[in-house]
Amino acid sequence: MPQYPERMIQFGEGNFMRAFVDWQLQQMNKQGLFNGSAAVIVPIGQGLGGLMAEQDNLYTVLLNGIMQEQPVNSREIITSVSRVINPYSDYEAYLALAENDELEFITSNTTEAGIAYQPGDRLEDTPPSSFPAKLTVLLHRRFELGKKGFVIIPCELIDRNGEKLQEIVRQYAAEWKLGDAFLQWLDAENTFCCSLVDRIVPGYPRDKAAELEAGLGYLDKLMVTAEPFLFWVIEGPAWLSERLPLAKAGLNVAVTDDMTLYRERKVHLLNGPHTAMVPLALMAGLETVEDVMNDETFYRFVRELLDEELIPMLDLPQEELLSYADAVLERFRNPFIRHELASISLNSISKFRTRLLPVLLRYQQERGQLPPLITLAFAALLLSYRGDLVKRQDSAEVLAVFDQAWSNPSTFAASILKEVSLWGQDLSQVPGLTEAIDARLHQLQNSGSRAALQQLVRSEA
Ligand SMILES: NC(=O)c1ccc[n+]([C@@H]2O[C@H](COP(=O)([O-])OP(=O)(O)OC[C@H]3O[C@@H](n4cnc5c(N)ncnc54)[C@H](O)[C@@H]3O)[C@@H](O)[C@H]2O)c1
Ligand SMILES: O=P(O)(O)OC[C@@H](O)[C@@H](O)[C@H](O)[C@H](O)CO
Repeated sequence: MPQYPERMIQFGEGNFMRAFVDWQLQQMNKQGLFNGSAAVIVPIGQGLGGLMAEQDNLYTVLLNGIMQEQPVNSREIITSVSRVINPYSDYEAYLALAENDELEFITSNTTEAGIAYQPGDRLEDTPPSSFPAKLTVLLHRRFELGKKGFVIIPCELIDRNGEKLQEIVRQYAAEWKLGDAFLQWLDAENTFCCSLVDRIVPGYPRDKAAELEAGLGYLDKLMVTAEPFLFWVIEGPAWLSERLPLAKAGLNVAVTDDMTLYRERKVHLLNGPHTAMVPLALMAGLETVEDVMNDETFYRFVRELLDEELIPMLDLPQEELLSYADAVLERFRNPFIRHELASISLNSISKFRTRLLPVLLRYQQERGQLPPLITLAFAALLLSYRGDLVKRQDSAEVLAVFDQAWSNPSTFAASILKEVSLWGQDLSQVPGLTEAIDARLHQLQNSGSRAALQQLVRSEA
């Protein structure tokens, strides 16, 4: 297997990073355009470091789907991860990365929860708990050694991820009194880029693992399935395309000076329908995104949600949005990957807040009425957080707020909509929302989600 010098530090060893960033490094390496590997950091104590080491840091990416009307069914052993470092068990190896002049890039995906300030983290901790605090320690060591900085490209699906990360690093620098010279070096020598990632990565193919391993001829506990499509928008300087020649390698990567519109398009038109379909479909006994697409009523729901409620609320050329939506539906229909609705349901409250709530509010303000499909999906989400119809997966704090509100079903809608901690504002102030949610909750409980949808969506004929 080829070996490459370490040129990237990557926080996060999860499915997404292995099938997205490391897969792309491999494509550049194969074409002789990068000649580099990633040293991967396990961001929290537990992780896949042990498994990766057992497999010599090799694993298979299986791409399945249709690209440019051609079926893709590829298997590739990824050789672009040099090693996985667990800073909890080998802090010295982690800090020593600061000494390596060949390291130029830092990437991360630590989930939406990872780019967060953690009070109590200290410079002396080995390591501090949060990802930004770990990064601050590493950057400070690099500064002390008088070395050049990094290009830092977080991939977390939060708005303005690069700026947020830089802000928290600065916050730790101030709190830990790392001095003005470090702050100047941080801003002048490092480039924090915001980025938006897009590739559906269902992960380990649990249902087909044995069959696949028989075909591959080896065991692989870290196989990861993904769709062939990918898109990475990086908001950064034009020279980045030369130093990280992803587009040159034929990858669908754009370096731009403003990624706002790309982000809005993806978050509202791809992640939005995902989050809207999950509670309704799980309540109807469906299991995967493909099940939703193959079910006439649910398909109509997704199509009309896109055409009538999401697309009209975006300030982008409508034709372009329609063709983007068509491509999204094609990707959802991918018969070769099994994308579990339950996996999308994780932390659905914060997802609803980012992906659908802004559209609901805008629709209400512009049209003086509520968008019927988003409102129904919202009611289904709130009902699913009662915990008896669908398995809930969210933080203990969020679940406690729901348990309290559901303890009195007759006031549930009003009390949950008032929860500023969940929605960032008091939603009981939105005209008609409490009554609409109340009515939909009754309908969903009395007739089920399928009947509720059938009443709202048009039939194919
Ligand atoms: N899977 C997809 O289709 C897909 C597509 C685009 C973006 N994403 C994003 O990637 C993220 C990870 O997805 P995945 O499929 O790789 O999941 P995963 O469970 O395989 O990996 C999660 C990673 O995040 C780290 N992590 C978890 N909680 C953390 C915390 N509080 N602080 C720091 N690190 C933490 C874990 O150590 C692990 O490295 C998701 O949150 C999602 O926003 C996923
Ligand atoms: O990854 P999550 O859990 O934040 O969200 C679930 C899906 O909406 C998401 O993974 C999409 O498939 C992905 O964002 C496509 O690029």
